Amino acid sequence: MTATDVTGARTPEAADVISGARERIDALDDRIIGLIQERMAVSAVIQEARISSGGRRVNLSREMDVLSHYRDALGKPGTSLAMTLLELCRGRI
Ligand SMILES: O=C(O)C(=O)C[C@]1(C(=O)O)C=C[C@@H](O)C=C1
Repeated sequence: MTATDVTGARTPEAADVISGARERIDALDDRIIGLIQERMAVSAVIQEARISSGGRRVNLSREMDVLSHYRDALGKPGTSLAMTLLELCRGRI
């Protein structure tokens, strides 16, 4: 397969732009995944402290703040993204 086939571009110049930008996206995705894993670990520390003190795993008022934070920054899809992050961090409820 040629570079143009793989990228969907119709010229070699456009294929070069797309290949370079895809490398940057892959590097960004690796960083995002690392940050999500770091968020999961910090969230686990909070949940363990709360549960071992006799509290509940989930704190809904804090979750509302997290959802608003993402919605304010990213619009409606931000809410879905925050819900997915919360599911990764505290499991399904
Ligand atoms: O901030 C907390 O109290 C947490 O437990 C962290 C966190 C989160 O991952 O953001 C996870 C579970 C809670 O329901 C609320 C928020």
